[in-house]
Amino acid sequence: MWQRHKDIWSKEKTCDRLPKFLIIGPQKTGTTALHSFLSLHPAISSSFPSPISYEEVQFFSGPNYQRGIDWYMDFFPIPSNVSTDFLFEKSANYFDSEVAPPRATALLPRAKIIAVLINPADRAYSWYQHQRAHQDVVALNYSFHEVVSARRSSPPALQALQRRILGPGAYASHLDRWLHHYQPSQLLIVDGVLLRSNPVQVMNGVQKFLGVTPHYNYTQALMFDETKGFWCQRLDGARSRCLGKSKGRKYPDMSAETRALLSEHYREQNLELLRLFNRLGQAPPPWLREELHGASWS
Ligand SMILES: Nc1ncnc2c1ncn2[C@@H]1O[C@H](COP(=O)(O)OS(=O)(=O)O)[C@@H](OP(=O)(O)O)[C@H]1O
Repeated sequence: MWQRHKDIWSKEKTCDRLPKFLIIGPQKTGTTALHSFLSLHPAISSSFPSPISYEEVQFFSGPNYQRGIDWYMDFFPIPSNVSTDFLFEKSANYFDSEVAPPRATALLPRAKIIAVLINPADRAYSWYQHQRAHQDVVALNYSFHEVVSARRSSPPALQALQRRILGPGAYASHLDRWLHHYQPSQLLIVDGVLLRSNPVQVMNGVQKFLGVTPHYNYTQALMFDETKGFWCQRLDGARSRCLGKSKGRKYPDMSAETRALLSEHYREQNLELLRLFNRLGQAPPPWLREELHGASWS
């Protein structure tokens, strides 16, 4: 912990209400599904939902940081057993934040960090659809292709939206920043595509990474909901509880032309990401290998 934190830390204060792990994002990769599946685990408890920022605490990444550690700890329940209970929070904008990694490691040096990645082109498209659903005027006025192909001569608002859409997809750069502050063994990169198609397999891997006991049987806890088209929590009988309408939206496929443009845009970053998986000794997700099919990356 930073000396500055230690100096203002009272003797009666407890660290028990601090998270053991963080889901850092990025946005639109499946972080809410991961959050909700983890919350089913008997030994894992999430932060309380924040009423001001789509339920996320967003402490390390922005102005909430100035509210202090007590404000942050109040978001967490008092664990029933400090050594076995796992508190966590997910704030999907930690991923691409410059300030979140140094701040997080200062307070939570032993925390585990989970990032969820899908193809950055799909992430960008999902985020664009999200902005449209939230009545973002620029996203409503321009097609996805127009946004991602905007140039320096384009209206500033369009360029600003383009930066917000494309920026988080520079996965390798953002992960490098986290790895500057956390050991590789503290970081788990979840394949968001696998999380969507086979959440049981992913949740088994996540439990192993966290070292949480007892092992929770997600085969029984989850079921595929044909109407929703996604995996959901299994309730009594054949009923299920799925994520809300804003998760798993229906929208047209991305055009081949836009996908090609984004493939080119993210090529260097994706190559770096492949090297990063190599360095970490982790298998890259199939979508990354397909994206870079034929590329020389060693
Ligand atoms: N089980 C399940 N149920 C619903 N949705 C699922 C699930 N697994 C993965 N996904 C994908 O999650 C995408 C939303 O990602 P996030 O939760 O990270 O979005 S957010 O940043 O918190 O808004 C969401 O993106 P869209 O399909 O674009 O809506 C889903 O594709």
